[in-house]
Amino acid sequence: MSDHLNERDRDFDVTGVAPSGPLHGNSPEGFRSGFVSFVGRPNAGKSTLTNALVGSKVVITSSKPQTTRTVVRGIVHRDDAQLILVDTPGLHRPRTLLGERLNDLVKTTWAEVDVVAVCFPANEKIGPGDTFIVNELAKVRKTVKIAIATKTDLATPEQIGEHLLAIAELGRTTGTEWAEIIPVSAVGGSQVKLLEELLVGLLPEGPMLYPDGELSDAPEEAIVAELIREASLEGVRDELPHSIAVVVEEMALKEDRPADKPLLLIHANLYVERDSQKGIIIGHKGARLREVGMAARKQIEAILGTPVYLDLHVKVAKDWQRDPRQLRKLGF
Ligand SMILES: Nc1nc2c(ncn2[C@@H]2O[C@H](COP(=O)(O)OP(=O)(O)OP(=O)(O)O)[C@@H](O)[C@H]2O)c(=O)[nH]1
Repeated sequence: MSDHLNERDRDFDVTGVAPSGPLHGNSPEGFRSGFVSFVGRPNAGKSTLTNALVGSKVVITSSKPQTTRTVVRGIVHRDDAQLILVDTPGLHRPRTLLGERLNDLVKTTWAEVDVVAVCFPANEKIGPGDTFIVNELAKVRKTVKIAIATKTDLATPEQIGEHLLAIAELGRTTGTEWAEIIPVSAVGGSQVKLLEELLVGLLPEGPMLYPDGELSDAPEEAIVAELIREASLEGVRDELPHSIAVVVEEMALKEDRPADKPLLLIHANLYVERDSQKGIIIGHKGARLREVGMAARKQIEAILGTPVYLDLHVKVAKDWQRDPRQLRKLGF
């Protein structure tokens, strides 16, 4: 028996999901990879800068790559490096114990990334909000910190000069060692490339952590299956950590489509072990499965660069984890 839902809503913008854990190990000698987080007060220009860096190279954005606390916003793929831009939770002035705990969490997350880049908009004076963030960041000793003067197109050269001095001074008063202080305009495109070079230079040597745009090493079906699995586990990871397997039954371009309007048809089965798990995956009147389908589709589209029609079926394969025959069938 199978339930299935065709997911038709195509009205949203594209992002993608990061497969969990390293996927691609064959990286050239001297390859660098690591995580960079942009922080700063609201409106500092973090998102715009992320987009400017990632540009058309957006391959993956998602939730839960290495830790459950960071969200991948985009990845810059280069021949010599992979720069993974992550969001870390925002820091707040603590008013309660919970607030303090949250801030501790933020600091733990900052300690897990390789570089924290603080954004200070050049058209605004450095204020108490900035000072608070930098003071807290200073306590995270081992993470490399850089300062970015953002939105330089909105400031005069004199203002930018003063701004850079103020950032350096803030570093001194808070005991923060800026590895770099760099002025950038994400909108004007000025110095974005230089920022990329500086960031790559600050990353440790390491393997490629996510598949590159060409998906050269892993069959596309496997990646598609992994993306669907990730989406289906979103929010129910504790209930169904390993009970889901995904098999892509069919993946083909729809025939009779104009060359400039391709559509990739994907039929996939989602296997769970028990009826109760099926209910969790499908949700009330299929609502959850629809969300899973939409999330997975967006991610697949972002990776493969083609509009996708995703058809998902949920099936029960009793105790598939313990049955070698089932396991083989499911590709394990
Ligand atoms: N002129 C100019 N405007 C910019 C630049 N970068 C960002 N902006 C604008 O500043 C505003 C805030 O930018 P965001 O990138 O959303 O800022 P953010 O730090 O991600 O904001 P939050 O999500 O609120 O934390 C937007 O209206 C952007 O268009 C820049 O380099 N030049």
